[in-house]
Amino acid sequence: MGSPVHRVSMGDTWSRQVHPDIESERYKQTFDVERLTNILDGGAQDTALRRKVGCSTTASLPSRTLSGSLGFSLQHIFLKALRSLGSEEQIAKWVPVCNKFQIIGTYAQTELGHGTYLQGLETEATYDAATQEFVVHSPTMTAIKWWPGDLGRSATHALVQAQLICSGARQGMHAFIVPIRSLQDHTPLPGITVGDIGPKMGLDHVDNGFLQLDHVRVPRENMLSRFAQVLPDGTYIKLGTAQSNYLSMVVTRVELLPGITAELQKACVIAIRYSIIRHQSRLRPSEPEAKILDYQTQQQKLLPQLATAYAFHFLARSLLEFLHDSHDAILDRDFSLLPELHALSAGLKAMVSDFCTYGAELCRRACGGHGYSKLSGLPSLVTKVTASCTFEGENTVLYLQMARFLVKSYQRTQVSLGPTLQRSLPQSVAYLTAPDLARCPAQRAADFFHPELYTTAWAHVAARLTKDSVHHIQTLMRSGADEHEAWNRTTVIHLQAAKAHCYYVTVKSFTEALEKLESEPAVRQVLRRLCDLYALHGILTNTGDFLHDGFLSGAQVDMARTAYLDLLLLVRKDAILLTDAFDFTDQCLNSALGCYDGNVYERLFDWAQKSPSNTQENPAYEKYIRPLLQSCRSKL
Ligand SMILES: CCCCCCCCCCCCC/C=C/C(=O)SCCNC(=O)CCNC(=O)[C@H](O)C(C)(C)COP(=O)(O)OP(=O)(O)OC[C@H]1O[C@@H](n2cnc3c(N)ncnc32)[C@H](O)[C@@H]1OP(=O)(O)O
Ligand SMILES: Cc1cc2nc3c(=O)[nH]c(=O)nc-3n(C[C@H](O)[C@H](O)[C@H](O)COP(=O)(O)OP(=O)(O)OC[C@H]3O[C@@H](n4cnc5c(N)ncnc54)[C@H](O)[C@@H]3O)c2cc1C
Repeated sequence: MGSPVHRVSMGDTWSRQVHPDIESERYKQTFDVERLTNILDGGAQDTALRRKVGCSTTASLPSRTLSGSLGFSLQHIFLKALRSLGSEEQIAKWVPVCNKFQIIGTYAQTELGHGTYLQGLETEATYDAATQEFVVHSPTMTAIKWWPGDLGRSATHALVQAQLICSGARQGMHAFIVPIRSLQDHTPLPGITVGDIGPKMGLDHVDNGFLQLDHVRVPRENMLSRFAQVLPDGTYIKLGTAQSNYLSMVVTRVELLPGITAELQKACVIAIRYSIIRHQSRLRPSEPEAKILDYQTQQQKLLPQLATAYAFHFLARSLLEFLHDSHDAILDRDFSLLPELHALSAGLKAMVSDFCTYGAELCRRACGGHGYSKLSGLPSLVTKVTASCTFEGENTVLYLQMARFLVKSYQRTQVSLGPTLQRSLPQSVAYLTAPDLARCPAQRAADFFHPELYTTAWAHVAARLTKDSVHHIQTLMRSGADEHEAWNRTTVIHLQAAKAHCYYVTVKSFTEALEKLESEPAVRQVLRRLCDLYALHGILTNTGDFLHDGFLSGAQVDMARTAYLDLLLLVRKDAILLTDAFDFTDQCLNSALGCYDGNVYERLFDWAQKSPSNTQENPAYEKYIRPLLQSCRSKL
C-alpha cells in the first residue's frame, strides 16, 4: 500500500522489489497509514502540498509558522528577528529584499566571549546625534561576533545584537541591521573583518562565521524599533520590557521543534526498518535466525524512541498554536502571555533537543556495525541533531529559565489569594494548585493504560520537585545564604523539576491530541499505545522520583513495568506502519539501511563500491605500499 511517494526506483532488479520481510510487515494493517500521515500533516490537502514540496510530515510544520517559510531556509533566523523586533515600516522595507535574495541576512548575537549571558555582550552601538547614526563597534577581541550561520561566506547583511549607548546611558541589547559585504562584488565593507570560524562537528553545509566591527556607521533607521526607539536628538523611548529584544529567540526555539523532532523520526525509521531486515542469532535453536526487532531488548531500545518522536510531533504542534495565539498580542506589546511562552519555549527546546539527540544515538547503536557506517545516514544525523542542544540557547541554561518560572508560579500559590488563584495561574502550571493525590490509585497493570492516571502521576512529581526546590532555597537562606547563592546551590533540583514539568507538558499535549481523534478509532488506538508507552517509559526511567514520597509503591512499579512490556509487544506489530506514516522519501532519509523497500545489503554493497575510496586510484600504493612491499621482498 504505502503512499505514492514510495514508488520504488526502476533501477537495478533488487531495487524494483520490496524485501519480503518488510512487505509482510505491511500486510497486517491495523490502521490506515495514509490517514495517519494526513493527521500528522493536518489534513489530506496538506499531505498533497507537502509531497509536492518534498518534505517530511514534521518538517512541513514550520510552513505554518509566522513567517510562512518552509523549515529553516537560509536566513530564517534573520527574518524571524526582523519580524519580531522590527517596526511595520522596517518589516516592509527589509523582508521583501530578503525574500527575493537581494540581500542575505545573518543573525549575529553570540560573541567569542559570550553566548549565553546576553547582558554580557560587548559589541556597542553608540548613537551620534550629530549625524543621526549608530557607530557599531567590537571594543575587544571577545566582542567579535562568533558562530552566526551564513556569516562565514554568504551573508551581505547582519542583524547585530549590541549594547545600545545613547543619552549617555547603556540601554541593554538592541538589534541593528549592518551591511557587511558589498552587493556589487561581495567583498567586506569598510570597517568589516569577516570570515569562517573553521571546521565543526557537523552541519558542514552551514558557513558559521566571525565578524569584527571597527566603528561601522549605520543610519538611525537601522535599529529595529518595535520595542524601543531613539529619536533624532538621541532621546531613548522604551516601548517594551528589558527582554523584549529576546523575543526572536522565543519564536525560533518554538519553530525549531519540528525540525529537531524530524531528526529523531528519521533515526527511528532507519533503525526500525533495518531491525526487520537484519536477522541475527536464534530465539529458539530449532528456528531460523530472528529479526532483531523480535528481541525484547531491541524493542525496548527503539519503540519508546518512536513513541517520543510521535509525542514531540504533537507537542510541537501544541506549542506552535500557543505561539500563534500569543504572538500578535506580544507584538502589540501585551506581554501577559510572554513569561509562560518564554518558559515553555526554553524548557521544551531543551528537552526535545536532549531527547532527540539521545534517541538518535540510541537508534544508531541499535544498528550495530552498519550503524557506524556513514552509508546508514545515522552518524551525520546524530552530529546534526547534537548541535540543537547548544544553538538557540544552551540546554541547561534554558531548563533553568523554565525552573525560574516554576519557582515564581509556586511562590504565587504561597500568597493566599483564595479561589481566584487557580484561574490566574498560567494554564501549564495549574496543577500547582490542583488537589494533590498522595498515592497513585492503580490496583493492577491495566490501570496504567489510563492517560488521566499517568498524567496525574507526572503532575504530582513535577509539583513535588518544584516545592522541594523552593523549600531548599528557603532552608539555605535561613542558614545565612543570600538569594543568589541559595539559587545556585539549588540548581540541580531546579533542573529535575524543570525536566519533570516538561515531561508532564508533553504527556498532556499527547493525550489532548488523542481526544481530538474521536472519529478515527483505529488511528487513535495505535497512537494511544504510543502515548501510554511514552508516559510509562518516563516513569520507569525515573522510578526514584515516583517512589520518593510513596506516590508509587514498589508493587505499583511492577504493575507499570508489566504494562510497559506488554505495550512493547503491541507496538512492535505496528512498528513498520508507524514509520511509514512519517512519509519520508528514501532521498530524504539518505540511508542504505532505511529505504522503503528494505533491500539493505544490496544497497550497502552498491553504495560502498561507488564510494570515492573505490572509484579513485589508491594514492597510498605508489607512495607507501609498493615501496614497503618491495623492501620487504628484497629482505626475503
Ligand atoms: C538539528 C536539527 C534542526 C533542523 C533544522 C535546523 C537546521 C540548521 C539551522 C540551525 C539554526 C540555529 C541557529 C542558531 C541561532 C542562535 O544560536 S542565536 C543565539 C541564541 N542565544 C541564546 O539563546 C542566548 C541564551 N541566553 C538567554 O536567552 C539569556 O541570556 C538568559 C539565559 C535567558 C538570561 O537572560 P537575562 O537577561 O540575564 O535574564 P534573567 O536575569 O535570567 O531573567 C530576567 C527576566 O527575563 C525573562 N526572560 C529571559 N529571557 C527571556 C525571553 N527570551 N523572553 C521573555 N522573557 C525572558 C526571565 O524569565 C526573567 O523574568 P522574571 O523571572 O519575571 O524576572
Ligand atoms: C551549530 C551552531 C549554530 C549557531 N548559530 C548561531 C547563530 O546563527 N547566531 C548566533 O548568534 N549564535 C549562534 N550559535 C551560538 C549559540 O547560540 C551559543 O553557542 C549558545 O547560545 C551557547 O552559548 P555559549 O557557546 O556561550 O555556551 P556557554 O554558555 O559558555 O556554555 C558552556 C557551559 O557553561 C554552562 N553555563 C553557562 N551559563 C550558565 C548558567 N547561568 N548557569 C549554569 N550553567 C551555565 C552551560 O550550561 C554549559 O555547560 C550557534 C551555535 C552552534 C553550535
